[in-house]
Amino acid sequence: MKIYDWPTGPYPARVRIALAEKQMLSRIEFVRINLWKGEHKTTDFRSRNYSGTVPVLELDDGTFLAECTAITVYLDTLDGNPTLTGRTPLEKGVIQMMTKRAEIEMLDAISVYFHHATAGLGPEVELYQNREWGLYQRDKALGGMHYFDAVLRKQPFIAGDAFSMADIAVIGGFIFAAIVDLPIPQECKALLAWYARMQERPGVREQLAIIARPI
Ligand SMILES: N[C@@H](CCC(=O)N[C@@H](CS(=O)(=O)O)C(=O)NCC(=O)O)C(=O)O
Repeated sequence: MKIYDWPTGPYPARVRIALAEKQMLSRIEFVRINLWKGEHKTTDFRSRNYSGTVPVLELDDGTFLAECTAITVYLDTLDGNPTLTGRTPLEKGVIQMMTKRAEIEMLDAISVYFHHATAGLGPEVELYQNREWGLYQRDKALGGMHYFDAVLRKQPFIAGDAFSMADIAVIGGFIFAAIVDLPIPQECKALLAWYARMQERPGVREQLAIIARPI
């Protein structure tokens, strides 16, 4: 299997962490797509993912799978032993809900701030920007951080009692927050303590170390 991505990106990190947690990294050939050069917006790349984003998983039969959540569900259930996306109908539902909420309320919001209210990937790539919308989404992300802090005051993980794809999505939010220098509010003590615990997981620690290295 191949994954098209940019190695230090927050969304690619979600899939890379899932692969590390499943001990599947060695099964993947990573193909670098240079976002800063707009390689993800070419017609050729869009033939792999209409949305023009990374990561994209290419199966050995030529099937393309985009969207971090979809890719993670596929990889997690491939071995018949889902450990990240839920075993029971309720677990699956809660993990999907909290993963989507992590995107809406934090990760995607920070991404919009990055692309609309900062230089983003540069003027050759950011062909449309709306600074007001970007700033609005930055404030939304700060609200999301407080929400997840409140969640983690009541339970050890984002979707309940076990580590899941939802935790990985919030880790992606932390990664993007660091990229745009958006600090986690210091009063979000449960969220900050959770992030410290997440970094004790080998798969998470390894991927964060890769992201910290200059490309
Ligand atoms: N909904 C998509 C979002 C993917 C996404 O936005 N990926 C970023 C990569 S990174 O910013 O995390 O490195 C991207 O392609 N951004 C390029 C662009 O938006 O122009 C998913 O879940 O996969």
